[in-house]
Amino acid sequence: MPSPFTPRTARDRTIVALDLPTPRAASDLVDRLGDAVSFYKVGMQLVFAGGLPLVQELVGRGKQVFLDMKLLDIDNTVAGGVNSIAGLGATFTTIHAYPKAMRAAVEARPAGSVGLLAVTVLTSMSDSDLRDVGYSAPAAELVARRAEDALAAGMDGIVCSGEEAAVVRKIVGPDMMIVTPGIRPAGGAAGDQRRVMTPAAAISAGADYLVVGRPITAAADPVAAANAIVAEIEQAL
Ligand SMILES: O=c1ccn([C@@H]2O[C@H](COP(=O)(O)O)[C@@H](O)[C@H]2O)c(=O)[nH]1
Repeated sequence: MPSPFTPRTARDRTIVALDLPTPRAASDLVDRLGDAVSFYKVGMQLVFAGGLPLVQELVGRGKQVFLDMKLLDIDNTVAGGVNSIAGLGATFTTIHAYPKAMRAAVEARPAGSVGLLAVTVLTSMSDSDLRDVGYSAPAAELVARRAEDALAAGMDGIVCSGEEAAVVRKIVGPDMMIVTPGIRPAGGAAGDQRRVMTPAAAISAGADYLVVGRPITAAADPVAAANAIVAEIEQAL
């Protein structure tokens, strides 16, 4: 069955990460972006600064919200977290791709509520960063294994870099969503990201959604930056 989370337009595929210090700063940026963007990611910086009510506010304004909580805990706690998140109206939330945590999340999630995405390997991690924390496999191999686990657990989608999107697509088939951070327009500064791709390349590799933070939020003209990314996605489709 096709996923209820399938995006309809290039604009719907662009998720702007609201990694900003205050709810007011986030709200101002949403106002400024207007109809250029319809999907926002709210993560730890904003939530810990009192931004959780913004989730329902944005949903009330007709926006979609990805509440990026990257849950990982004992099964009972993950289940409780997912149950609480389910009432907020977000389209997606994230669970680290550990089989027990993912199974607990899938079991706890009320039918028809929030979509569950598996965070495979953070896009800020290189192969050498992984070796530092005891993994000898390259990132691509670990992402593939975790994508298989996410499929088996019944998750709705995978968070991975553009570099792994094509392989992940082969593993999970057409109906699981692939959500790709580490997006940088050609020539853009990678910053702390290690596995990066341009919007066009990530879409061509099979990503359904692109998560874009600083290339839009730190741009001199965020509306122009967002429009350029949406246009690049449109061309790649
Ligand atoms: O593997 C991951 C998972 C999540 N993220 C999040 O995406 C944005 C990216 O922001 P940029 O400013 O475009 O780098 C950010 O909120 C991360 O928490 C990720 O980058 N990688």
